[in-house]
Amino acid sequence: MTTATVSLRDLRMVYGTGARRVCALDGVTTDFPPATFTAIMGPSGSGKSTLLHCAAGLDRPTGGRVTIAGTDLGGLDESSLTRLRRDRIGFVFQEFNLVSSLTAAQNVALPARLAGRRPSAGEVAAALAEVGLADRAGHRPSELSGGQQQRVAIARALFNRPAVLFADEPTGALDSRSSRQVLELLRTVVDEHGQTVVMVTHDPLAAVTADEIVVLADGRLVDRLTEASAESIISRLATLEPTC
Ligand SMILES: Nc1ncnc2c1ncn2[C@@H]1O[C@H](COP(=O)(O)OP(=O)(O)OP(=O)(O)O)[C@@H](O)[C@H]1O
Repeated sequence: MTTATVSLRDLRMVYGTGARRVCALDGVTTDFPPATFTAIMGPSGSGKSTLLHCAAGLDRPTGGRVTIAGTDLGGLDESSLTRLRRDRIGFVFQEFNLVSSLTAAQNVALPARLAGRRPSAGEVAAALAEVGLADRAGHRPSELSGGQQQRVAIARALFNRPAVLFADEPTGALDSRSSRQVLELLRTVVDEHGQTVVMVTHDPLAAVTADEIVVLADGRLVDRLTEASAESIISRLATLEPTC
């Protein structure tokens, strides 16, 4: 049996108390195996971002267990969790989150430098070449298109060769051409480098790039779709939207 890169068991997340209590995750159990690409979909408020943040160790769930590459995150203190996030997990956000005063190369090298490593110029150049931006190393984010900024963010997230890359709406701020490039890049990460990608998206055209689509509704996992067409995804999601 292959150990899942990410394993979620009965994951629960409750925010607030009393009248303000929200159950964002209500017992989600699933595995993300090595070298797979999973899309997380579901209506607004269904718990997609909460799931991603808990799975990536950015938030602590109120119940259940998250295991990454065999390590139970619940058993880690803050500094061990920070180290695991740095070494084993990459995260990409909708809004890129690059440091505006740094060049593309400096942004890519930043997490490694913060971890006390001094990556060589050659290593950084190779990381940028992998995302098709070898000629943009000296450019600052404001001098790059949205799609290029997201590819720099992906190069940065992959720089430490994490076991898993989590992406929260990575194409949400991009036009269709840039979206396609980013999705192709994520596919390459899985198919050629054997890493695991978990991506939250609202876009059925983005979701069809994944091997499997996990559908959430009201904090629960309600469906898994494989080889689904964009049309069938839209139909499935329509059944979950509030009708009032
Ligand atoms: N920090 C928080 N405090 C209180 N409630 C929260 C918090 N974060 C999320 N929630 C609630 O938890 C539920 C799930 O939110 P989450 O952001 O995970 O949903 P989502 O599926 O990612 O939504 P969207 O597609 O709109 O981004 C929502 O009802 C939301 O209001």
